[in-house]
Amino acid sequence: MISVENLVKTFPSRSGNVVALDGVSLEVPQGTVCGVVGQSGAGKSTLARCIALLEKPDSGAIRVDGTDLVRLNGADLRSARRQIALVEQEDILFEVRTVAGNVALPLEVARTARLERRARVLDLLDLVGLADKAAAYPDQLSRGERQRVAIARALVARPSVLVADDPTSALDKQTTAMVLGVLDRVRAELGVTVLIVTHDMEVLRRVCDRAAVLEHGRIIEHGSVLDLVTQTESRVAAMLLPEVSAVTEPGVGSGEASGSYDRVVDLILVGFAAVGALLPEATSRFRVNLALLGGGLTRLGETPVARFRIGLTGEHTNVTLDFISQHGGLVQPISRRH
Ligand SMILES: Nc1ncnc2c1ncn2[C@@H]1O[C@H](COP(=O)(O)OP(=O)(O)OP(=O)(O)O)[C@@H](O)[C@H]1O
Repeated sequence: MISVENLVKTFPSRSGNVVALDGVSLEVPQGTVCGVVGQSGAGKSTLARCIALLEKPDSGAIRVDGTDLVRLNGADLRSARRQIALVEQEDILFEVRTVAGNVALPLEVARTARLERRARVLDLLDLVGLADKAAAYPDQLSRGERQRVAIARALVARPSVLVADDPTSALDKQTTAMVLGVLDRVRAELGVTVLIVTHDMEVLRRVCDRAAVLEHGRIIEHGSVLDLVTQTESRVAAMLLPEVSAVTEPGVGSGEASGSYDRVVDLILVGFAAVGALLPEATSRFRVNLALLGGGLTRLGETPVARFRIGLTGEHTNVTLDFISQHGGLVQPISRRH
């Protein structure tokens, strides 16, 4: 578990101090993945570097499994550093060492016995899908493979926290998917707590249980991704849910919100039951006609999530919408015909 409390970090500059983190508090429970998003300059990398103990905050606490790392010095600090691994955008591999040699490096530094070292390196290479590349050299690898070697190296000393600063920024879509697959396995198989700084919404969608939005050094939104997407005005919802106005079903809903329907609403549905069955059940139960005007489906982790704009006609449109709300759908009114 990572718990960040009221973290402040300023950098001196010619025009005065730059406040990179302005009282950041954040919790990432054990074994979960938290995505940190926000505009350029919001403070994301500074937060990642503070948690990875590469920057010392001016004030505040960073607790990992209960210990405040900000207060540590000397041997305690060195030992705490081994608990926290960092993967950056472009990781530097030692070109003269093989893939296995690169992954083994932290264990050599820690003087781990040769047999144990070998077993752990092979385990990690297996986890990142590169067991067959153990004897290859970094210049024989693709960018995505290099990034996976960096992840294996970061994890080989069994840290409890992995901090990844924009790990997919230099990668194409297919390679990103492979790296995300690896991060998913890291969470599932090693139980490591992961904090990922990212600009890529696919990272939030595919692997993050939680999200935090930073703006001008402050957290403006923070929580479980599935909770945030059902909150009105949520930035995370705006980033992750399908656009309602951009996608329209051909042949239906030509009069969108213009009076052709008794009610036009946006609906957010989370989970297999809601996405698959709630609308047909509600419309047949109350005998209303439903037209799909826009929106679509996405997947957050394993959970299907939909945002639809629908037009309803019939005598019982209000009761239908109440029924949908009571069964977990979030109803956001757009217009009402009167
Ligand atoms: N070492 C430093 N010295 C001076 N100012 C810094 C330093 N590191 C970061 N900053 C400043 O702190 C603020 C936050 O920077 P940071 O890199 O954390 O933002 P970010 O959200 O990661 O941005 P990006 O998405 O562009 O990487 C910015 O104003 C930046 O210029």
